[in-house]
Amino acid sequence: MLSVKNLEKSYTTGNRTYTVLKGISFSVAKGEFVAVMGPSGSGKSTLLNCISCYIPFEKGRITLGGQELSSLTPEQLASVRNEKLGFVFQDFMLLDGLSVRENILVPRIIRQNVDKEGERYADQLMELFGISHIRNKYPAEISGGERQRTAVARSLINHPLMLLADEPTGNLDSTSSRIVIESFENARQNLDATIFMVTHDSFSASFCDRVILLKDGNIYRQLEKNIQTRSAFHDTLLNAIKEMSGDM
Ligand SMILES: Nc1ncnc2c1ncn2[C@@H]1O[C@H](COP(=O)(O)OP(=O)(O)OP(=O)(O)O)[C@@H](O)[C@H]1O
Repeated sequence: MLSVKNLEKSYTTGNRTYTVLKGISFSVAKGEFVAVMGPSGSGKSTLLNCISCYIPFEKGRITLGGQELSSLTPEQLASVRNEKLGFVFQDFMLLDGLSVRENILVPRIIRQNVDKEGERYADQLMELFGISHIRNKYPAEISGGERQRTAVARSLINHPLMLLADEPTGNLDSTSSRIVIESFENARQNLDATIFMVTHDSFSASFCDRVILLKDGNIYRQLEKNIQTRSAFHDTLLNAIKEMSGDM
């Protein structure tokens, strides 16, 4: 589904160039739920922005659904972003003047394909994420967790190859965070969704199949949940994060 090989990305500020991603390689399989964690400045957002086709990179290869991103024109990259990726952001990015149901249908409206199938799928997604009862409410009238579940439904409406989530629980309390993360799990189990999430929150990451720990632009470790329970995986993650920060 997603393959990242020897990815390098630098920024130039004034006459100084510094490398933020130093040759990163990993892959994400269809139906996997993967998180990236790491200290502030380790390059998590930069990595997500490269995969999202928002920023160019100098070296390496990103292949999404068999298509290599570095060979695409800016127009082609824009269509990968619109057609193959679904996005969930920390601050929800819902349109205030539209209802929950209308917000979910926005990506369809943009592509001018609001048909019966799209409307049925919006209803199915609202059912799946437990937000059918607020379908006619506006963002100002619903909770943070409900807003984020609306955003998750919106990100899936065009059947993307992959969901990219940037700190999706960053603005939520622990109860709402859990409900949002459970909606990702739900999407994976019921819709075979593939999810790649950047997070600071080890509790949210403990629901994932795999966690990539990034340190100073390199992959420090990749941790697989395998048969561990969620809480045992949470402990494993906390220990690895401690070790990475040099606390052990
Ligand atoms: N557009 C930019 N121009 C120059 N430097 C940048 C730019 N964007 C990010 N950086 C620098 O690159 C490094 C990595 O930033 P990045 O935002 O990817 O880290 P992060 O792991 O997501 O951090 P955080 O957890 O704080 O969001 C940081 O030192 C940051 O200051």
